[in-house]
Amino acid sequence: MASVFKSSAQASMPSSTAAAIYAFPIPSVFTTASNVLTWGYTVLAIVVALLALEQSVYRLKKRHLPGDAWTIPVIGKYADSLKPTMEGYMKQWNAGALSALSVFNIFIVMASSNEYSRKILNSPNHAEPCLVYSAKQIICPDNWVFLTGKQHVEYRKGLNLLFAHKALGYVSIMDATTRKHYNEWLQNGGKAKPIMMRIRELNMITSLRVFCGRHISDAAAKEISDRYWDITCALELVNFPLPLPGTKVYRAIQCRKIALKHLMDAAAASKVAMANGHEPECMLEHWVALLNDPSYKGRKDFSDREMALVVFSFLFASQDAMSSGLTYAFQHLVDNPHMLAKVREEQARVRGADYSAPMMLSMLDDMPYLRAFVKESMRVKPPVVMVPYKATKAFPISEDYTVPAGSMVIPSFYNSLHDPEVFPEPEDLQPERWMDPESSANKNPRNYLVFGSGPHKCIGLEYASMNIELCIALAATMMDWEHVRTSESDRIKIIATLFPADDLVMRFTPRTNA
Ligand code: HEM
Repeated sequence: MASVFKSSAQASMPSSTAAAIYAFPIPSVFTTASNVLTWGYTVLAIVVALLALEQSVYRLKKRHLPGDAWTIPVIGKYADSLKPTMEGYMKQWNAGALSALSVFNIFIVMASSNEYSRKILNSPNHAEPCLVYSAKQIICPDNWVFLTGKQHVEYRKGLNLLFAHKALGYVSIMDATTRKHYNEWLQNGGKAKPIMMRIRELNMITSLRVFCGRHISDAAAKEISDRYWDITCALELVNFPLPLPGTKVYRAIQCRKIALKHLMDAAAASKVAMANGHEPECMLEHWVALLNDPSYKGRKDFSDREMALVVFSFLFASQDAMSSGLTYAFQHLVDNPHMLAKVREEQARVRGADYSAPMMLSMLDDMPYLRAFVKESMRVKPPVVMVPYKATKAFPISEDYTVPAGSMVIPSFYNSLHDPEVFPEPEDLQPERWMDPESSANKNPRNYLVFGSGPHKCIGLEYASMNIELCIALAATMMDWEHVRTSESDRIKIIATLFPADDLVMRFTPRTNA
Protein backbone atom coordinates (compact mmCIF):
# COMPACT_ATOMS: atom_id res chain seq x y z
CA MET A 1 0.00 0.00 0.00
CA ALA A 2 2.70 2.41 1.09
CA SER A 3 4.64 1.91 -2.11
CA VAL A 4 1.59 2.60 -4.17
CA PHE A 5 1.10 5.95 -2.45
CA LYS A 6 4.73 6.76 -2.75
CA SER A 7 5.15 5.93 -6.40
CA SER A 8 1.96 7.69 -7.40
CA ALA A 9 2.99 10.82 -5.49
CA GLN A 10 6.35 10.80 -7.20
CA ALA A 11 4.90 10.23 -10.59
CA SER A 12 2.58 13.18 -10.35
CA MET A 13 5.17 15.69 -9.15
CA PRO A 14 7.19 17.99 -11.39
CA SER A 15 10.74 16.59 -11.58
CA SER A 16 12.35 19.66 -9.97
CA THR A 17 10.20 19.36 -6.80
CA ALA A 18 10.84 15.66 -6.62
CA ALA A 19 14.56 16.36 -6.79
CA ALA A 20 14.24 18.86 -3.92
CA ILE A 21 12.48 16.34 -1.73
CA TYR A 22 15.07 13.70 -2.39
CA ALA A 23 17.70 16.16 -1.18
CA PHE A 24 16.54 15.41 2.43
CA PRO A 25 17.14 11.92 3.70
CA ILE A 26 13.59 11.39 5.19
CA PRO A 27 13.06 7.83 6.51
CA SER A 28 10.50 6.07 4.29
CA VAL A 29 8.20 5.28 7.24
CA PHE A 30 7.67 9.08 7.80
CA THR A 31 7.12 9.67 4.10
CA THR A 32 4.47 6.96 4.06
CA ALA A 33 2.76 8.18 7.24
CA SER A 34 2.61 11.78 6.10
CA ASN A 35 1.30 10.74 2.65
CA VAL A 36 -1.41 8.70 4.29
CA LEU A 37 -2.30 11.66 6.51
CA THR A 38 -2.42 13.98 3.51
CA TRP A 39 -4.68 11.57 1.67
CA GLY A 40 -6.83 11.15 4.74
CA TYR A 41 -7.27 14.91 5.18
CA THR A 42 -7.96 15.35 1.49
CA VAL A 43 -10.62 12.65 1.47
CA LEU A 44 -12.15 14.04 4.66
CA ALA A 45 -12.22 17.56 3.21
CA ILE A 46 -13.92 16.28 0.05
CA VAL A 47 -16.50 14.32 2.06
CA VAL A 48 -17.24 17.32 4.31
CA ALA A 49 -17.52 19.59 1.26
CA LEU A 50 -19.91 17.14 -0.46
CA LEU A 51 -22.05 16.81 2.65
CA ALA A 52 -22.18 20.61 3.02
CA LEU A 53 -23.07 20.89 -0.67
CA GLU A 54 -25.81 18.27 -0.25
CA GLN A 55 -27.36 20.27 2.60
CA SER A 56 -27.04 23.57 0.72
CA VAL A 57 -28.66 22.15 -2.42
CA TYR A 58 -31.49 20.66 -0.33
CA ARG A 59 -32.11 23.97 1.47
CA LEU A 60 -31.85 25.95 -1.74
CA LYS A 61 -34.48 23.75 -3.42
CA LYS A 62 -36.69 23.54 -0.35
CA ARG A 63 -36.74 27.28 0.28
CA HIS A 64 -39.62 28.12 2.64
CA LEU A 65 -41.52 24.82 2.23
CA PRO A 66 -42.26 22.87 5.42
CA GLY A 67 -40.08 19.79 5.90
CA ASP A 68 -36.93 18.87 7.79
CA ALA A 69 -34.50 21.79 7.92
CA TRP A 70 -31.63 19.37 7.23
CA THR A 71 -31.67 16.13 5.30
CA ILE A 72 -30.04 12.97 6.65
CA PRO A 73 -26.75 12.71 4.71
CA VAL A 74 -26.92 10.56 1.56
CA ILE A 75 -30.00 8.48 2.41
CA GLY A 76 -32.39 11.25 3.43
CA LYS A 77 -35.76 9.74 4.41
CA TYR A 78 -34.91 6.33 2.91
CA ALA A 79 -35.57 4.50 6.19
CA ASP A 80 -39.12 5.91 6.31
CA SER A 81 -39.77 4.87 2.72
CA LEU A 82 -38.67 1.29 3.45
CA LYS A 83 -41.45 0.72 5.94
CA PRO A 84 -44.03 3.40 5.20
CA THR A 85 -46.80 3.97 7.74
CA MET A 86 -50.01 5.96 7.52
CA GLU A 87 -48.88 7.94 10.55
CA GLY A 88 -45.66 8.92 8.72
CA TYR A 89 -47.56 9.85 5.57
CA MET A 90 -50.13 11.86 7.53
CA LYS A 91 -47.38 13.79 9.25
CA GLN A 92 -45.95 14.75 5.87
CA TRP A 93 -49.36 15.60 4.35
CA ASN A 94 -50.36 17.67 7.35
CA ALA A 95 -47.09 19.60 7.34
CA GLY A 96 -48.47 21.80 4.55
CA ALA A 97 -50.24 21.85 1.19
CA LEU A 98 -46.73 21.59 -0.26
CA SER A 99 -43.85 20.13 1.73
CA ALA A 100 -40.33 18.94 0.97
CA LEU A 101 -38.19 15.88 1.66
CA SER A 102 -35.27 14.09 0.12
CA VAL A 103 -34.54 10.39 -0.45
CA PHE A 104 -31.11 9.42 -1.79
CA ASN A 105 -30.65 12.99 -2.96
CA ILE A 106 -33.82 12.89 -4.99
CA PHE A 107 -35.56 16.10 -4.02
CA ILE A 108 -39.26 15.49 -3.50
CA VAL A 109 -42.14 17.95 -3.25
CA MET A 110 -45.24 16.41 -1.71
CA ALA A 111 -48.59 18.01 -2.54
CA SER A 112 -51.43 17.26 -0.16
CA SER A 113 -54.19 19.73 -1.04
CA ASN A 114 -56.78 19.13 -3.74
CA GLU A 115 -55.66 22.23 -5.65
CA TYR A 116 -51.99 21.31 -5.88
CA SER A 117 -52.53 17.58 -6.43
CA ARG A 118 -54.87 18.29 -9.32
CA LYS A 119 -52.49 20.88 -10.71
CA ILE A 120 -49.70 18.30 -10.92
CA LEU A 121 -51.96 15.69 -12.52
CA ASN A 122 -53.23 18.19 -15.07
CA SER A 123 -49.94 19.84 -16.09
CA PRO A 124 -48.50 17.44 -18.69
CA ASN A 125 -46.19 20.20 -19.93
CA HIS A 126 -44.47 20.38 -16.55
CA ALA A 127 -44.82 16.96 -14.96
CA GLU A 128 -45.20 13.36 -16.05
CA PRO A 129 -45.75 10.10 -14.15
CA CYS A 130 -42.57 8.46 -12.96
CA LEU A 131 -43.10 4.94 -11.66
CA VAL A 132 -40.60 3.50 -9.19
CA TYR A 133 -37.27 2.60 -10.85
CA SER A 134 -37.96 -1.15 -10.81
CA ALA A 135 -41.22 -0.70 -12.76
CA LYS A 136 -39.41 -0.21 -16.08
CA GLN A 137 -37.43 -3.40 -15.54
CA ILE A 138 -40.56 -5.31 -14.63
CA ILE A 139 -43.11 -4.13 -17.18
CA CYS A 140 -40.58 -3.53 -20.00
CA PRO A 141 -39.35 -0.11 -21.15
CA ASP A 142 -41.37 -0.35 -24.40
CA ASN A 143 -44.67 -0.69 -22.53
CA TRP A 144 -47.21 1.98 -23.59
CA VAL A 145 -47.59 3.20 -19.99
CA PHE A 146 -44.24 4.97 -20.29
CA LEU A 147 -45.42 7.11 -23.22
CA THR A 148 -45.95 10.77 -22.46
CA GLY A 149 -47.49 13.84 -24.10
CA LYS A 150 -49.19 13.53 -27.48
CA GLN A 151 -47.96 9.97 -28.08
CA HIS A 152 -49.61 8.87 -24.85
CA VAL A 153 -52.88 10.63 -25.67
CA GLU A 154 -53.01 9.04 -29.13
CA TYR A 155 -52.21 5.52 -27.90
CA ARG A 156 -54.68 5.75 -25.05
CA LYS A 157 -57.52 6.83 -27.37
CA GLY A 158 -57.48 3.35 -28.92
CA LEU A 159 -57.47 1.63 -25.52
CA ASN A 160 -60.28 3.77 -24.04
CA LEU A 161 -62.73 1.98 -26.33
CA LEU A 162 -62.04 -1.30 -24.51
CA PHE A 163 -63.39 0.21 -21.28
CA ALA A 164 -66.40 2.21 -22.51
CA HIS A 165 -69.43 1.43 -20.34
CA LYS A 166 -71.39 -0.28 -23.09
CA ALA A 167 -68.32 -2.32 -24.03
CA LEU A 168 -68.11 -3.76 -20.54
CA GLY A 169 -70.13 -6.82 -21.41
CA TYR A 170 -67.82 -9.01 -19.40
CA VAL A 171 -70.21 -9.24 -16.44
CA SER A 172 -71.08 -12.88 -17.15
CA ILE A 173 -67.35 -13.82 -17.06
CA MET A 174 -66.91 -11.93 -13.79
CA ASP A 175 -70.05 -13.52 -12.35
CA ALA A 176 -68.99 -17.09 -13.18
CA THR A 177 -65.43 -16.65 -11.87
CA THR A 178 -66.54 -15.01 -8.63
CA ARG A 179 -69.18 -17.65 -7.86
CA LYS A 180 -66.64 -20.41 -8.47
CA HIS A 181 -64.25 -18.81 -5.96
CA TYR A 182 -66.91 -18.19 -3.32
CA ASN A 183 -68.02 -21.82 -3.58
CA GLU A 184 -64.41 -22.80 -2.90
CA TRP A 185 -64.27 -20.38 0.06
CA LEU A 186 -67.35 -22.12 1.45
CA GLN A 187 -65.67 -25.53 1.28
CA ASN A 188 -63.61 -24.91 4.43
CA GLY A 189 -66.35 -25.77 6.92
CA GLY A 190 -66.86 -22.24 8.23
CA LYS A 191 -63.30 -21.77 9.49
CA ALA A 192 -62.16 -18.16 9.98
CA LYS A 193 -59.33 -17.22 7.60
CA PRO A 194 -57.43 -14.09 6.53
CA ILE A 195 -58.96 -13.23 3.17
CA MET A 196 -56.57 -10.67 1.68
CA MET A 197 -54.61 -13.24 -0.36
CA ARG A 198 -57.83 -15.00 -1.43
CA ILE A 199 -59.15 -11.69 -2.67
CA ARG A 200 -55.94 -11.11 -4.61
CA GLU A 201 -56.33 -14.50 -6.29
CA LEU A 202 -60.00 -13.85 -7.08
CA ASN A 203 -59.12 -10.50 -8.68
CA MET A 204 -56.24 -11.90 -10.70
CA ILE A 205 -58.21 -14.85 -12.08
CA THR A 206 -61.21 -12.59 -12.84
CA SER A 207 -59.01 -10.08 -14.67
CA LEU A 208 -57.24 -12.81 -16.66
CA ARG A 209 -60.60 -14.32 -17.67
CA VAL A 210 -62.01 -10.90 -18.60
CA PHE A 211 -58.92 -10.03 -20.65
CA CYS A 212 -58.12 -13.44 -22.20
CA GLY A 213 -61.33 -15.49 -21.82
CA ARG A 214 -60.89 -19.12 -22.84
CA HIS A 215 -57.48 -18.37 -24.36
CA ILE A 216 -55.73 -18.86 -21.05
CA SER A 217 -55.78 -22.24 -19.31
CA ASP A 218 -56.70 -22.66 -15.63
CA ALA A 219 -53.13 -23.80 -14.96
CA ALA A 220 -51.60 -20.73 -16.65
CA ALA A 221 -53.94 -18.36 -14.80
CA LYS A 222 -53.09 -20.02 -11.49
CA GLU A 223 -49.36 -19.83 -12.24
CA ILE A 224 -49.54 -16.09 -12.93
CA SER A 225 -51.70 -15.51 -9.88
CA ASP A 226 -49.40 -17.51 -7.56
CA ARG A 227 -46.29 -15.72 -8.74
CA TYR A 228 -47.70 -12.21 -8.98
CA TRP A 229 -46.91 -11.45 -5.33
CA ASP A 230 -43.25 -11.28 -6.43
CA ILE A 231 -44.13 -8.26 -8.55
CA THR A 232 -45.98 -6.50 -5.75
CA CYS A 233 -43.01 -7.06 -3.42
CA ALA A 234 -40.59 -5.53 -5.94
CA LEU A 235 -42.43 -2.20 -6.07
CA GLU A 236 -40.34 -0.59 -3.37
CA LEU A 237 -39.15 2.98 -3.82
CA VAL A 238 -35.53 1.87 -3.96
CA ASN A 239 -34.39 -1.62 -4.93
CA PHE A 240 -31.01 -3.26 -5.43
CA PRO A 241 -30.02 -1.68 -8.76
CA LEU A 242 -29.08 -4.88 -10.61
CA PRO A 243 -31.74 -7.56 -11.08
CA LEU A 244 -29.39 -10.36 -9.96
CA PRO A 245 -30.74 -13.85 -9.12
CA GLY A 246 -32.21 -13.78 -5.63
CA THR A 247 -33.21 -10.12 -5.71
CA LYS A 248 -36.86 -9.05 -5.59
CA VAL A 249 -36.66 -7.42 -9.01
CA TYR A 250 -35.18 -10.61 -10.53
CA ARG A 251 -38.10 -12.65 -9.18
CA ALA A 252 -40.56 -10.06 -10.47
CA ILE A 253 -38.98 -10.18 -13.94
CA GLN A 254 -39.31 -13.99 -13.99
CA CYS A 255 -43.01 -13.62 -13.20
CA ARG A 256 -43.44 -11.04 -15.96
CA LYS A 257 -41.72 -13.39 -18.47
CA ILE A 258 -44.13 -16.19 -17.61
CA ALA A 259 -47.15 -13.89 -17.74
CA LEU A 260 -46.07 -12.33 -21.02
CA LYS A 261 -45.65 -15.73 -22.65
CA HIS A 262 -49.19 -16.78 -21.70
CA LEU A 263 -50.61 -13.39 -22.73
CA MET A 264 -48.88 -13.51 -26.13
CA ASP A 265 -50.37 -16.97 -26.72
CA ALA A 266 -53.78 -15.58 -25.78
CA ALA A 267 -53.37 -12.63 -28.18
CA ALA A 268 -52.42 -15.00 -31.02
CA ALA A 269 -55.36 -17.32 -30.24
CA SER A 270 -57.78 -14.36 -30.13
CA LYS A 271 -56.67 -13.30 -33.61
CA VAL A 272 -57.28 -16.84 -34.91
CA ALA A 273 -60.70 -17.03 -33.22
CA MET A 274 -61.81 -13.72 -34.76
CA ALA A 275 -60.48 -14.73 -38.17
CA ASN A 276 -62.61 -17.88 -37.87
CA GLY A 277 -65.75 -15.82 -37.33
CA HIS A 278 -66.31 -16.39 -33.58
CA GLU A 279 -68.35 -13.84 -31.61
CA PRO A 280 -65.98 -11.79 -29.42
CA GLU A 281 -66.23 -12.58 -25.70
CA CYS A 282 -63.12 -11.47 -23.85
CA MET A 283 -61.31 -8.12 -24.04
CA LEU A 284 -58.57 -9.37 -26.38
CA GLU A 285 -61.18 -10.71 -28.81
CA HIS A 286 -63.13 -7.45 -28.67
CA TRP A 287 -59.92 -5.58 -29.35
CA VAL A 288 -59.10 -7.74 -32.39
CA ALA A 289 -62.68 -7.38 -33.66
CA LEU A 290 -62.39 -3.60 -33.29
CA LEU A 291 -59.10 -3.51 -35.21
CA ASN A 292 -60.65 -5.66 -37.97
CA ASP A 293 -63.66 -3.37 -38.28
CA PRO A 294 -63.32 -1.49 -41.61
CA SER A 295 -64.80 1.65 -40.02
CA TYR A 296 -62.06 1.74 -37.38
CA LYS A 297 -59.67 4.55 -38.26
CA GLY A 298 -56.95 4.05 -35.61
CA ARG A 299 -53.73 2.04 -35.80
CA LYS A 300 -54.27 -1.64 -36.58
CA ASP A 301 -50.86 -3.32 -36.62
CA PHE A 302 -50.60 -4.67 -33.08
CA SER A 303 -48.23 -7.60 -32.68
CA ASP A 304 -49.00 -10.38 -30.18
CA ARG A 305 -46.25 -9.01 -27.93
CA GLU A 306 -47.58 -5.46 -28.00
CA MET A 307 -51.09 -6.67 -27.13
CA ALA A 308 -49.66 -8.81 -24.35
CA LEU A 309 -47.75 -5.82 -22.97
CA VAL A 310 -50.94 -3.75 -22.90
CA VAL A 311 -52.85 -6.51 -21.08
CA PHE A 312 -49.93 -6.88 -18.69
CA SER A 313 -50.05 -3.14 -17.98
CA PHE A 314 -53.73 -3.56 -17.02
CA LEU A 315 -52.85 -6.38 -14.63
CA PHE A 316 -49.98 -4.36 -13.21
CA ALA A 317 -52.12 -1.27 -12.65
CA SER A 318 -55.14 -3.10 -11.31
CA GLN A 319 -54.09 -6.03 -9.17
CA ASP A 320 -52.95 -4.24 -6.02
CA ALA A 321 -55.44 -1.37 -6.19
CA MET A 322 -58.48 -3.54 -6.88
CA SER A 323 -57.48 -6.03 -4.16
CA SER A 324 -57.14 -3.20 -1.66
CA GLY A 325 -60.51 -1.71 -2.70
CA LEU A 326 -62.29 -5.06 -2.39
CA THR A 327 -60.64 -6.02 0.90
CA TYR A 328 -61.71 -2.76 2.54
CA ALA A 329 -65.19 -3.03 0.98
CA PHE A 330 -65.58 -6.37 2.82
CA GLN A 331 -64.20 -4.95 6.06
CA HIS A 332 -66.32 -1.79 5.97
CA LEU A 333 -69.48 -3.73 5.21
CA VAL A 334 -69.03 -6.49 7.78
CA ASP A 335 -68.30 -3.85 10.44
CA ASN A 336 -71.50 -1.98 9.52
CA PRO A 337 -74.30 -4.57 9.56
CA HIS A 338 -76.98 -1.95 8.83
CA MET A 339 -75.20 -1.20 5.53
CA LEU A 340 -74.90 -4.90 4.72
CA ALA A 341 -78.65 -5.19 5.36
CA LYS A 342 -79.29 -2.33 2.90
CA VAL A 343 -77.10 -4.00 0.27
CA ARG A 344 -79.10 -7.19 0.72
CA GLU A 345 -82.43 -5.36 0.47
CA GLU A 346 -81.29 -3.82 -2.80
CA GLN A 347 -80.18 -7.21 -4.12
CA ALA A 348 -83.62 -8.62 -3.37
CA ARG A 349 -85.28 -5.69 -5.17
CA VAL A 350 -83.13 -5.90 -8.30
CA ARG A 351 -82.52 -9.62 -8.61
CA GLY A 352 -85.82 -10.89 -7.28
CA ALA A 353 -85.71 -14.22 -5.53
CA ASP A 354 -83.42 -15.90 -8.05
CA TYR A 355 -79.87 -15.38 -6.88
CA SER A 356 -78.63 -18.27 -9.00
CA ALA A 357 -79.37 -16.33 -12.21
CA PRO A 358 -76.22 -14.68 -13.58
CA MET A 359 -75.75 -10.99 -12.87
CA MET A 360 -76.22 -8.63 -15.81
CA LEU A 361 -74.83 -5.17 -16.54
CA SER A 362 -78.36 -3.71 -16.46
CA MET A 363 -78.80 -5.09 -12.90
CA LEU A 364 -75.56 -3.54 -11.70
CA ASP A 365 -76.67 -0.24 -13.22
CA ASP A 366 -79.78 -0.43 -11.02
CA MET A 367 -78.04 -0.70 -7.63
CA PRO A 368 -77.48 2.90 -6.46
CA TYR A 369 -76.87 1.99 -2.82
CA LEU A 370 -74.19 -0.58 -3.65
CA ARG A 371 -72.52 1.87 -6.04
CA ALA A 372 -72.59 4.60 -3.37
CA PHE A 373 -71.22 2.21 -0.75
CA VAL A 374 -68.27 1.12 -2.93
CA LYS A 375 -67.48 4.73 -3.86
CA GLU A 376 -67.58 5.77 -0.20
CA SER A 377 -65.50 2.78 0.92
CA MET A 378 -62.71 3.81 -1.48
CA ARG A 379 -63.00 7.43 -0.33
CA VAL A 380 -62.45 6.47 3.30
CA LYS A 381 -59.60 4.05 2.46
CA PRO A 382 -58.27 5.07 -0.96
CA PRO A 383 -56.35 2.10 -2.40
CA VAL A 384 -53.79 4.44 -4.00
CA VAL A 385 -52.82 7.30 -1.70
CA MET A 386 -50.36 9.02 -4.05
CA VAL A 387 -48.72 8.74 -7.47
CA PRO A 388 -45.13 9.81 -8.12
CA TYR A 389 -44.63 12.36 -10.92
CA LYS A 390 -41.45 14.06 -12.10
CA ALA A 391 -41.05 17.75 -12.94
CA THR A 392 -39.74 17.72 -16.51
CA LYS A 393 -38.91 21.43 -16.26
CA ALA A 394 -39.10 24.15 -13.60
CA PHE A 395 -42.73 23.95 -12.48
CA PRO A 396 -44.28 27.13 -10.98
CA ILE A 397 -46.80 25.26 -8.87
CA SER A 398 -47.83 28.18 -6.64
CA GLU A 399 -47.35 31.94 -6.59
CA ASP A 400 -44.35 31.70 -4.31
CA TYR A 401 -42.81 28.31 -5.13
CA THR A 402 -41.39 26.71 -8.26
CA VAL A 403 -40.58 22.99 -8.18
CA PRO A 404 -37.01 22.64 -9.51
CA ALA A 405 -36.66 20.73 -12.79
CA GLY A 406 -35.87 17.05 -12.27
CA SER A 407 -37.48 16.89 -8.82
CA MET A 408 -40.07 14.31 -7.94
CA VAL A 409 -43.44 15.89 -7.30
CA ILE A 410 -46.06 13.73 -5.64
CA PRO A 411 -49.79 14.45 -5.69
CA SER A 412 -51.39 12.73 -2.72
CA PHE A 413 -55.09 12.06 -2.44
CA TYR A 414 -55.86 11.39 1.19
CA ASN A 415 -56.44 14.96 2.39
CA SER A 416 -58.53 15.75 -0.65
CA LEU A 417 -60.71 12.70 0.07
CA HIS A 418 -60.97 13.62 3.77
CA ASP A 419 -61.61 17.34 3.35
CA PRO A 420 -64.25 18.15 6.02
CA GLU A 421 -65.64 21.01 3.92
CA VAL A 422 -66.59 18.59 1.17
CA PHE A 423 -67.07 15.42 3.22
CA PRO A 424 -68.48 16.40 6.65
CA GLU A 425 -67.34 13.87 9.31
CA PRO A 426 -64.73 12.68 6.81
CA GLU A 427 -63.65 9.56 8.73
CA ASP A 428 -67.22 8.24 8.82
CA LEU A 429 -68.48 5.88 6.17
CA GLN A 430 -71.64 7.52 4.81
CA PRO A 431 -72.75 6.01 1.46
CA GLU A 432 -75.78 8.32 1.54
CA ARG A 433 -73.55 11.30 0.80
CA TRP A 434 -73.31 10.01 -2.78
CA MET A 435 -77.05 9.46 -3.16
CA ASP A 436 -78.11 13.08 -2.77
CA PRO A 437 -77.31 15.04 -5.96
CA GLU A 438 -77.18 18.23 -3.89
CA SER A 439 -74.66 16.92 -1.32
CA SER A 440 -71.30 18.67 -1.06
CA ALA A 441 -69.65 15.35 -2.10
CA ASN A 442 -71.56 15.32 -5.40
CA LYS A 443 -71.14 19.07 -5.89
CA ASN A 444 -67.34 18.75 -5.65
CA PRO A 445 -66.43 15.85 -7.96
CA ARG A 446 -62.91 17.27 -8.27
CA ASN A 447 -62.19 16.14 -4.73
CA TYR A 448 -62.76 12.48 -5.57
CA LEU A 449 -59.20 11.66 -6.60
CA VAL A 450 -59.39 7.87 -5.98
CA PHE A 451 -58.65 7.26 -9.67
CA GLY A 452 -56.45 10.30 -10.25
CA SER A 453 -57.23 13.10 -12.70
CA GLY A 454 -56.08 14.45 -16.06
CA PRO A 455 -54.51 12.62 -19.00
CA HIS A 456 -53.35 9.63 -16.94
CA LYS A 457 -56.58 9.19 -14.97
CA CYS A 458 -57.25 5.50 -14.39
CA ILE A 459 -58.42 3.85 -17.60
CA GLY A 460 -60.05 0.96 -15.71
CA LEU A 461 -62.14 2.89 -13.20
CA GLU A 462 -65.52 1.70 -14.52
CA TYR A 463 -64.35 -1.88 -14.71
CA ALA A 464 -62.79 -1.72 -11.24
CA SER A 465 -65.88 -0.23 -9.58
CA MET A 466 -68.15 -2.69 -11.37
CA ASN A 467 -66.06 -5.68 -10.36
CA ILE A 468 -65.96 -4.65 -6.69
CA GLU A 469 -69.73 -4.09 -6.75
CA LEU A 470 -70.33 -7.48 -8.34
CA CYS A 471 -68.07 -9.27 -5.83
CA ILE A 472 -69.88 -7.62 -2.91
CA ALA A 473 -73.34 -8.29 -4.39
CA LEU A 474 -72.61 -12.01 -4.86
CA ALA A 475 -70.90 -12.36 -1.46
CA ALA A 476 -73.84 -10.65 0.29
CA THR A 477 -76.33 -13.05 -1.23
CA MET A 478 -74.34 -16.30 -1.29
CA MET A 479 -72.76 -16.11 2.16
CA ASP A 480 -73.25 -15.04 5.76
CA TRP A 481 -70.28 -13.06 7.01
CA GLU A 482 -68.50 -12.70 10.31
CA HIS A 483 -65.47 -10.51 11.06
CA VAL A 484 -63.04 -12.08 13.51
CA ARG A 485 -61.56 -8.84 14.81
CA THR A 486 -57.95 -8.80 15.99
CA SER A 487 -55.81 -6.12 17.62
CA GLU A 488 -54.51 -5.35 14.11
CA SER A 489 -57.87 -5.05 12.34
CA ASP A 490 -57.88 -1.26 12.38
CA ARG A 491 -54.19 -0.78 11.71
CA ILE A 492 -53.27 -0.12 8.08
CA LYS A 493 -50.35 -1.81 6.39
CA ILE A 494 -48.98 -0.43 3.16
CA ILE A 495 -47.83 -2.88 0.48
CA ALA A 496 -48.01 -0.70 -2.62
CA THR A 497 -51.65 -0.08 -1.57
CA LEU A 498 -53.54 -0.10 1.76
CA PHE A 499 -54.63 -3.28 3.56
CA PRO A 500 -55.84 -4.11 7.08
CA ALA A 501 -52.73 -5.18 8.99
CA ASP A 502 -54.27 -8.58 9.91
CA ASP A 503 -55.24 -9.33 6.27
CA LEU A 504 -58.93 -9.25 7.32
CA VAL A 505 -59.91 -12.44 9.11
CA MET A 506 -63.43 -13.52 8.15
CA ARG A 507 -65.68 -16.54 8.48
CA PHE A 508 -68.13 -17.29 5.66
CA THR A 509 -71.00 -19.78 5.80
CA PRO A 510 -73.60 -20.59 3.13
CA ARG A 511 -76.55 -18.21 3.21
CA THR A 512 -80.09 -19.42 2.73
CA ASN A 513 -82.07 -16.61 1.16
CA ALA A 514 -85.45 -17.96 2.21
C1 HEM B 1 -59.87 0.19 -7.30
C2 HEM B 1 -59.10 0.00 -8.32
C3 HEM B 1 -58.20 1.03 -8.96
C4 HEM B 1 -57.72 2.21 -8.45
C5 HEM B 1 -57.98 2.81 -7.09
C6 HEM B 1 -56.88 2.78 -9.47
C7 HEM B 1 -56.22 4.00 -9.34
C8 HEM B 1 -55.41 4.54 -10.32
C9 HEM B 1 -54.69 5.78 -10.18
C10 HEM B 1 -54.71 6.67 -8.95
C11 HEM B 1 -54.02 5.99 -11.34
C12 HEM B 1 -53.08 7.17 -11.65
C13 HEM B 1 -53.90 8.28 -12.23
C14 HEM B 1 -53.16 9.56 -12.50
O1 HEM B 1 -51.92 9.59 -12.62
O2 HEM B 1 -53.86 10.59 -12.61
C15 HEM B 1 -54.30 4.88 -12.22
C16 HEM B 1 -53.79 4.75 -13.49
C17 HEM B 1 -54.02 3.65 -14.29
N1 HEM B 1 -54.87 2.61 -14.03
FE1 HEM B 1 -55.95 2.33 -12.35
N2 HEM B 1 -56.87 1.96 -10.56
C18 HEM B 1 -57.68 0.88 -10.29
C19 HEM B 1 -57.97 -0.16 -11.14
C20 HEM B 1 -57.52 -0.29 -12.43
C21 HEM B 1 -57.92 -1.31 -13.36
C22 HEM B 1 -58.93 -2.39 -13.06
C23 HEM B 1 -57.21 -1.12 -14.52
C24 HEM B 1 -57.24 -1.88 -15.81
C25 HEM B 1 -57.98 -2.88 -16.06
C26 HEM B 1 -56.37 0.04 -14.31
C27 HEM B 1 -55.51 0.56 -15.25
C28 HEM B 1 -54.80 1.74 -15.09
C29 HEM B 1 -53.87 2.23 -16.07
C30 HEM B 1 -53.50 1.56 -17.38
C31 HEM B 1 -53.39 3.45 -15.58
C32 HEM B 1 -52.40 4.39 -16.27
C33 HEM B 1 -53.20 5.24 -17.24
C34 HEM B 1 -52.37 6.17 -18.09
O3 HEM B 1 -51.19 6.40 -17.77
O4 HEM B 1 -52.92 6.68 -19.05
N3 HEM B 1 -56.59 0.53 -13.05
N4 HEM B 1 -55.16 4.02 -11.58
